[in-house]
Amino acid sequence: MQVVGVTTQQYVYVASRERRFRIGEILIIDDPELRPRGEVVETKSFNRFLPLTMERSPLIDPDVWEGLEQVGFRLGEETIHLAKVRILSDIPYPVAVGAGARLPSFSEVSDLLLSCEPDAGLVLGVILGTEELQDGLPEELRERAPLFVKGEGVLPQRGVPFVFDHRAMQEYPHIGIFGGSGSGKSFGMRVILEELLEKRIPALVFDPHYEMSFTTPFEGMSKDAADRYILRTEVLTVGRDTGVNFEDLTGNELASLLAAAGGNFTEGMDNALKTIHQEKDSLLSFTQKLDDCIGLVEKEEETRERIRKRYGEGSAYERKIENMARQAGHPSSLRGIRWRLYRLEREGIFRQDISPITDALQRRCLTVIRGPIWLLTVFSAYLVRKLYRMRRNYIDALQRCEPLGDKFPPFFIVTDEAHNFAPRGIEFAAPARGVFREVAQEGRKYGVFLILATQRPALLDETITAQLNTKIIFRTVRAHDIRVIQEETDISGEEAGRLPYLPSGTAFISSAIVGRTVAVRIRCARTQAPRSVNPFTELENDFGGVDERLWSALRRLLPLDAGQVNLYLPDLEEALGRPVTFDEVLRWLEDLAAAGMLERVEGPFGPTFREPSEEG
Ligand SMILES: Nc1ncnc2c1ncn2[C@@H]1O[C@H](COP(=O)(O)OP(=O)(O)OP(=O)(O)O)[C@@H](O)[C@H]1O
Repeated sequence: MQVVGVTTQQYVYVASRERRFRIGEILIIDDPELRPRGEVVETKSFNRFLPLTMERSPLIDPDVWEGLEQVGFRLGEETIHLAKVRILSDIPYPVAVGAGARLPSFSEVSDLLLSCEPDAGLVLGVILGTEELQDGLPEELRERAPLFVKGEGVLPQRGVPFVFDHRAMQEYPHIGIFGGSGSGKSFGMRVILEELLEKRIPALVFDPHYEMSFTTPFEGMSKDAADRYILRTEVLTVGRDTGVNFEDLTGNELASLLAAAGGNFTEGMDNALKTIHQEKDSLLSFTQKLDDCIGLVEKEEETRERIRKRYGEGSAYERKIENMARQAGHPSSLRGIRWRLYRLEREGIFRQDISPITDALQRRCLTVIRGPIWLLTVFSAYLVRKLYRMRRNYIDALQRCEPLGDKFPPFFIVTDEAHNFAPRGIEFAAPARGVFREVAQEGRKYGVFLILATQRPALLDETITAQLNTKIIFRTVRAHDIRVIQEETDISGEEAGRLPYLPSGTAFISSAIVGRTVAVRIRCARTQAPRSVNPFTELENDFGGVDERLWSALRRLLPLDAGQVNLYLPDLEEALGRPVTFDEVLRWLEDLAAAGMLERVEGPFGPTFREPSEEG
């Protein structure tokens, strides 16, 4: 291997007759004075049949062609492998052309490849281009990151593990995970969460896809990890296991919850809400005031009578409601508040409180919060504000040597679909954006860190994106997203050009902690979502044919007039052991007729379904 062409302090070209280069591998340039290390960022191979007309083509810099000839390569007569190498150290002047280049031993480059020992950090995968260093690896770096290849299964680690020094997040906080659909984002997120589970770092994980559970071992992996994680994970559903304590809400918090419940939350509604809501209101007392205000405007007599029955003639309550109704403005604003409140109430959000979450975080658990995305974005605004305040109060008291309240641990906040929680652009109502921004800007002081994944970095709030000191970038196809990634990271033009073609599970990690962008194959997860069955296999297994019980129950009733289905509902319910509706039965009959299992005969009172006739 030899340096050819014109060299600069930043780049050299290295050519070889025998060796194909790999992107990402590190070479040592044997310039006797400088001996810099460099990383292969681009590779090309030319075979000896290359037509001479191609020789001066724009494929490659003309200086490099001349350089090749000068050091004895015979263009068009032999195979030449060429690598563009980025110099990784500051050198006072360019390296000498003609200098040799060689592969390093692991100890010569370990400082470039490892930011900390595997036990001290998060082992996320294998650094691409380090496969040939495998043999020189010390024992503690082996078998840390098995890889998964579709069709081949779990394979042993090949290369140097990528270890993320999470302790350095105190200085360089927050992680962004970007990548298009199927690029390996969720898989990568799972690997990070498993590492947090190993270290028992408390984390709050919003799980809109209901996929973050860690109790099912990945096929081909030992079940030890899944067994370990059971006691370290708490999975809670908003509205069932956790929710908002209404009495705790400030007027502003309630306003942002209602705003997020849907529709356009107007200024009029905000005013009306703040007129009616009082500190320590319960859901009951608040709804009663709201209904009475609406009643006074729309059905005055009836409402007054109701209030008097409750509180007597000329009560203070009646006067209060009169005042409120006057100040609250148009009743449509009050109605707007009411339907939003009902929507949230129907989801059960006010039925529970956040104590299961605070308890789990105190126990250093990975705390997964499930729910539909709209509800999670509403709930997260309230929850993150609360938890962040608890942590901040604790740390502030500690620093000011004041009496300590409840101890509250540092923690991570993790979510997929982050652009829904904190969208870019103020035209989108986003109750959680404010508090996510606050954590992005100041969380590091209190040990609160974000891990935000999104398919659309271009749609994520730019203040937050700018604070993500580590970005893990999977395959990305949209030009707009690539542009944002380029603006927000130090990935080179060559790397950006490769983004649309990255295989699933391979990512560029651009991190202030590592100091340079590294291509990493994310390791195989130890666990998987419990039901990640291929949907087509599922279709065959679970939806293969007609339900046998249904078929035999229906058969007994043939021929069946569509108009008489109601008569047979009790028989069908008994046979199936569950309630069935008229429409459902009609749909089955139509489906069975379409599948050729029944014959559909049109009659004056609608169709009749019967066994297919012999001749049919
Ligand atoms: N590190 C990896 N090693 C091997 N295979 C991987 C890896 N990451 C992802 N894959 C493969 O790619 C598939 C898609 O990955 P994943 O579900 O993480 O995509 P995604 O980016 O989260 O997509 P979406 O946003 O649509 O959910 C996985 O089911 C797996 O087969």
